[in-house]
Amino acid sequence: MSDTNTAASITSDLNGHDSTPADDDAQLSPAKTGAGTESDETIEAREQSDAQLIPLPPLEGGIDQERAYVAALYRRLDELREENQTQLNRVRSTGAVGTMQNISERDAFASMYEDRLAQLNAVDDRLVFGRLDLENGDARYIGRIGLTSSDRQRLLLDWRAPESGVFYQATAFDRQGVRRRRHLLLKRRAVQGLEDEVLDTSVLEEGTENHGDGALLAALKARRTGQMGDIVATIQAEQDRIIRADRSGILVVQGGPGTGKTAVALHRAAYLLYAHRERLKSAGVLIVGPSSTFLSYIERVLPSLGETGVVMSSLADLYPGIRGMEETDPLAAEIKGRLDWTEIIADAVAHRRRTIPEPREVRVEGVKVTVTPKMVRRGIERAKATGKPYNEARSTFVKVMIKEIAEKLERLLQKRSQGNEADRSYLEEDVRHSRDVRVLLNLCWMPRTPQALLEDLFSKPQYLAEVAPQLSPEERAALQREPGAAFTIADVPLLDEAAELLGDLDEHAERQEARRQAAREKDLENARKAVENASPALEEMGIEGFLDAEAVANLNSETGPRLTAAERAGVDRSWTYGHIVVDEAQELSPMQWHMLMRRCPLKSFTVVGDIAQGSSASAAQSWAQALGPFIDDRLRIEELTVNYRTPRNMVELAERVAEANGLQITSLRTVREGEHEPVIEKHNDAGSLVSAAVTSVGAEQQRLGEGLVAVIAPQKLVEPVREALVAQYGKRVGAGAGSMAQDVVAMTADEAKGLEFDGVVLVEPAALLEEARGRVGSLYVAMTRSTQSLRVLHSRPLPAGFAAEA
Ligand SMILES: Nc1ncnc2c1ncn2[C@@H]1O[C@H](COP(=O)(O)OP(=O)(O)OP(=O)(O)O)[C@@H](O)[C@H]1O
Repeated sequence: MSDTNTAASITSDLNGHDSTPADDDAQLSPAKTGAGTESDETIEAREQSDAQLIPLPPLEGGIDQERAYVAALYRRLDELREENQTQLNRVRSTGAVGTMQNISERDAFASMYEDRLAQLNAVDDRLVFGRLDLENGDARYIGRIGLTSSDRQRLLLDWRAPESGVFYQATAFDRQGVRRRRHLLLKRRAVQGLEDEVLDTSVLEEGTENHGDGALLAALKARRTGQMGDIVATIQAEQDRIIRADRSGILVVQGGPGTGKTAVALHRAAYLLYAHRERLKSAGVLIVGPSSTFLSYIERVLPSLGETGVVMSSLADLYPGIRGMEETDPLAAEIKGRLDWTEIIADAVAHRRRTIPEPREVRVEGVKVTVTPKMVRRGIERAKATGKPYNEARSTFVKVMIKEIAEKLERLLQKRSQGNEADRSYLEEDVRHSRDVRVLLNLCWMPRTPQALLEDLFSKPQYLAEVAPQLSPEERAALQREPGAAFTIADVPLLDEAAELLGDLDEHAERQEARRQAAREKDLENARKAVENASPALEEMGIEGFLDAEAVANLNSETGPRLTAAERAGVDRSWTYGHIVVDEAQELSPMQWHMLMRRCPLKSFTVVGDIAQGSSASAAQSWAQALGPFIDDRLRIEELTVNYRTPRNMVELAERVAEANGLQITSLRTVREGEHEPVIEKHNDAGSLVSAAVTSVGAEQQRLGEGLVAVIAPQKLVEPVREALVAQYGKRVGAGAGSMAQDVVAMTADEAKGLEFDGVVLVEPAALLEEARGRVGSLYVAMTRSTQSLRVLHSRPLPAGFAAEA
């Protein structure tokens, strides 16, 4: 073990780069504490320094030595937190005085300290989890962030640093220079155990035991809390390769249930934010999931990895200001998912622009002027030639028309007054204010919002028939609805398409945009100066790279409230992200993909899903089919094949049912055998299933001790089951997006997508299959949600594949 591995005055470096020590570290050196009476502060400082001088435990070191070392890391973490808090207080106390630039600087610093404090707080739980002993005698500790010593030696490696890769990838066959991999099992800050994997057997002779996969198994057996946790300590080699894969292009991660796709996707987002911080911090990362329940299930993973500021959105929420309701008719959902809508909506927009069939008189200040179809056509052509979206081009049309009508009016007046000149600008004003002219212009080119356009399309059969000849009369009928009906999830991409083609409704949009651009330039210039001025101080504190002009400009935007890139992205439909992660991606319709592609023109995507689990009306049959229309050669597909969630006995049953019902699946390896065999209960009376579900929840909770139990039932039984559960369990029954925080939940198979529970009570599989129009994906999803136990209740005959257990 080299001397440089001494934990002397450690400096945190969240970016994983070498950092310059803070001046304060010097005060902690025993050499500087001096003789004489020691104040409390000095004693504390000396204790900290002593702790930091503990050498790295040797290879054969035991748990006590590891504890001492980990304690030293935590003391440093606390110090850094204090330092940041002090700096933050100091910056805040300067108040909003001085020039714009001073205020910019102050705010930029304050926000940087806040970010950093949030990150230091976030990594407190299990800060360090691994140690690698290398063949060359060096040791590396791996943790949630990087920590370096005052002489710039890295003492704790960020798990995302390139050198940490071997922690996840080294095997006995391919040691990659590793002698031993040690897992430090922490509960919050306390080291509770060690798990060693010895890759170099000569070390075994030195008396160390090989504990294999203990850390992984412990993680997998743990009770579910209703919130997904990170897997940073036990990422498996096949997962690690995906997490660290190149950012460019579309990476598809295909994997059966429980193979860690969601976990991998989120860790990949954290990795990309680390490896491409500058670019991704300003452009942002978008994570798209199937529902708000799912998003609240995964929302803690990235913060626990020290990453905040990604935008999470369900497909229902991707159009700002609208929350799409469920699309209850599968036929309507399927039709609205088709790419045909790019054409239909373009035609619908064009259709709102029309000439007049014959000349038409308009009155301007009592004078009649004839407007001809030719004049209107000319106006339309000139406006179209600007290439601007519909609403924005309309202002050109209006300008051209007013000018032409005013010219005609001028000629008329000249004739009447035998040559007397009229002032053209007054005439144009008169034309603009003429009611007849306004009516005519609106008739020819009506300003339109995306919402109004869609509402017209679905409530006026004639309009839809004219612009959507590619749909059959039955298909068009399936789309009919009352004006004012709520928008659905399947409408969201159509609204987005319409918004793109219609553009901004505001006639002054152009001027506003120009003003916004000018203000942005000014903000950027201020920000550049602020960052330049701040650079020496940042360098000294080892936090370069945390701040870039773009980020500061966003914080100091004069044009609106101070929002981070993520916050601004979340409310701006036209925002383009640096990377997009899509979970449960097999369900997306072509129109939903079309909408997402627009949000990342670079096409840098991580797409995770399982074709076999598809259940939506537009679910893809293959990744090539789903993504083919949007890419050239950029599709990379990786496959995950180990189920970490569900024990072997349940996976076998689920796979048998899936295959017996014609679903093509890749058989998965499992990590655990399963302590509880699946139970199948036959009930003679369908009416007794609701009360049987309540009883089963009790039975499962008893069997498991404690934990999260879900009843997954056909749509029409979910509400009765929930009511009966509430009668029995009261507030313990969860509802809505936060439902997973409770310990009893009831939901449909579709709602259960992506989630997991300690125990599952599955009600009437035959009805679940029917509800999904015979597609077995939903049933397969439902049968693979449990980590411990599965109980199936039925009154109707079971679908094929259950038989062996019946
Ligand atoms: N390397 C790992 N270490 C510890 N736990 C893991 C690991 N990989 C996956 N898991 C756990 O396995 C469970 C399933 O993972 P995840 O939900 O990411 O799978 P999935 O492939 O998205 O599943 P599904 O398609 O069924 O929704 C989670 O509890 C996750 O934390």
